Amino acid sequence: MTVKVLISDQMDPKAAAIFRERGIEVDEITGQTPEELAAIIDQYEGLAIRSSTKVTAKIIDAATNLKVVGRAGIGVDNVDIPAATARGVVVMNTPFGNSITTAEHAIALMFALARQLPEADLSTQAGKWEKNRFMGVEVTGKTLGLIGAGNIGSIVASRALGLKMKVVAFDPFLTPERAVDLGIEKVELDELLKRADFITLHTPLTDQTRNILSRDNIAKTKRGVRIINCARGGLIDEAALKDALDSGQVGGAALDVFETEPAKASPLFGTPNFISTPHLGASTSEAQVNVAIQVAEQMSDFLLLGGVTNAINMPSLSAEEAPKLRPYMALAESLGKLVGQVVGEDIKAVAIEVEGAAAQLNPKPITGAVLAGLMGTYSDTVNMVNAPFLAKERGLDVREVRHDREGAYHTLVAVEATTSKGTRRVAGTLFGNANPRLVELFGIEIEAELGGSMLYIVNTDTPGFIGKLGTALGEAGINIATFNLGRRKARGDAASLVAVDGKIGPDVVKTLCALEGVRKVVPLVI
Ligand SMILES: NC(=O)c1ccc[n+]([C@@H]2O[C@H](COP(=O)([O-])OP(=O)(O)OC[C@H]3O[C@@H](n4cnc5c(N)ncnc54)[C@H](O)[C@@H]3O)[C@@H](O)[C@H]2O)c1
Ligand SMILES: O=C(O)[C@H](O)COP(=O)(O)O
Repeated sequence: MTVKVLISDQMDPKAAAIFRERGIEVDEITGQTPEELAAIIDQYEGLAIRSSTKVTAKIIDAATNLKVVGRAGIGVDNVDIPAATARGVVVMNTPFGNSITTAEHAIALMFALARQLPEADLSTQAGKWEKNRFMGVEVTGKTLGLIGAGNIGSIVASRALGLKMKVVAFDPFLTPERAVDLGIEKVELDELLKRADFITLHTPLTDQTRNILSRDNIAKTKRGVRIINCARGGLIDEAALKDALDSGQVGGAALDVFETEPAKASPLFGTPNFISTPHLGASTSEAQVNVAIQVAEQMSDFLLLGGVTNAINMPSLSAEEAPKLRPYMALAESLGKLVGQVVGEDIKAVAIEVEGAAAQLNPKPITGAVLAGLMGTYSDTVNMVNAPFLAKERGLDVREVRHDREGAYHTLVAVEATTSKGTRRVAGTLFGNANPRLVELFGIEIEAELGGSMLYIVNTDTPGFIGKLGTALGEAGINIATFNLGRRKARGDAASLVAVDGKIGPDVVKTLCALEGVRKVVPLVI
């Protein structure tokens, strides 16, 4: 039977050519409304997109034959990943194909701001020849503040250093060693805001990065700073940016991305020293050829051979290993997420230990799954394939330890993270060789399922604590799904892992922190 793929966004013709060469039928239909797409999507096994098509839960629901969504580009925030995962649809991207191009766009916008190129062009073509109106600034010797020093940020840094700029970077996951390798200075955000003449953003949009250039943070910048955003809308408070441009606090701003796209209207439009482009960061022929070829090859491999590359929601696996390793990888990824979210940014080394039956398996997918869970705390573009590379690039010391002995459990996967303060360890097993269970939580024995919205609470073991906790959650309208408790000794340290329905907001965390004996509350999404 013929396999069918739909290309629903503008894509280099090489993508369709590759699908056809490999015997896959292709339709190219761009610019559809969600309703139009929903009406035809059930015909296709593959959907190839860029950022315009919104692959919502509704589209996934209608896509009864869909096996893979391929994103010819980096960001997958236009795909409902949980909905795709729940339906068993693999989502893959091309994490490096357009990085250079996007970094070059950021540099282009920096120069456009420094020399007011768009306004000077308009004025000149209007016959005004306003030679004295457009006084620019040199970039040589100026300080560039990078917010996010991943793939694109580090390419921007290398170009800026070539322009003889000084580069300072705020990125919680940038190690001092990596910063030295890049030739840049790692700083805290406030320091960057104080020192930068130009600020450029290169982070994904996450709960931590949303509004990272908030009104308060914009107020902390050097007067006259110039700001560039080629990452994601939502990283900057656009209303605050407009006010700061009007007051002169910000001397210029160039946005390629907007909170709402397509951005057909914005209070920023028409503001002097404001430049915009319509999400063109990845739009060069070179990048588009790269991502089109890569996405078509990856999707064809998956649809025809079952090979998985650059999947966001599935580990890379060969067909033979897959059934045995799948539950281990679910366990390993959950342990990685737990460590990443509880231990946080200061992790220098991670050891992945396998014991008993787990020691007989290929350790790479297990390590990959731990790292994907861990690194996923900091970036939304991490997957099984790129997580080990990202970890290495950031200088994270990753160790695999294999114990052939069988301990208290017939099979065990443990993750030990080393920070500047010491080591923290979690471990889990499989019940019935299939169902992941947490059995050790930072030195405390426990037995818990991991998944969904959870709360990690550390407190001093006192009578009546569980009742107070339940009441506080109940009063906040939070329904408890499961409750697991462990303690070191009576009246000593205790830890709870509570699975709840719905998301935990900062107000609930504050209320729980105020309960007697509570020392730590971390909301988790596992
Ligand atoms: N404008 C465009 O057309 C275009 C093109 C390509 C990529 N992008 C976007 O650019 C962004 C960066 O892409 P990338 O490939 O460099 O991603 P990446 O994952 O390689 O790098 C992201 C970096 O952000 C850092 N980070 C995470 N949380 C942070 C925080 N709270 N504060 C500071 N830094 C934080 C991470 O540690 C990581 O180093 C993505 O959002 C991507 O979708 C836009
Ligand atoms: O994340 C990306 O790769 C960019 O935002 C590019 O988006 P585009 O493919 O729609 O240009």
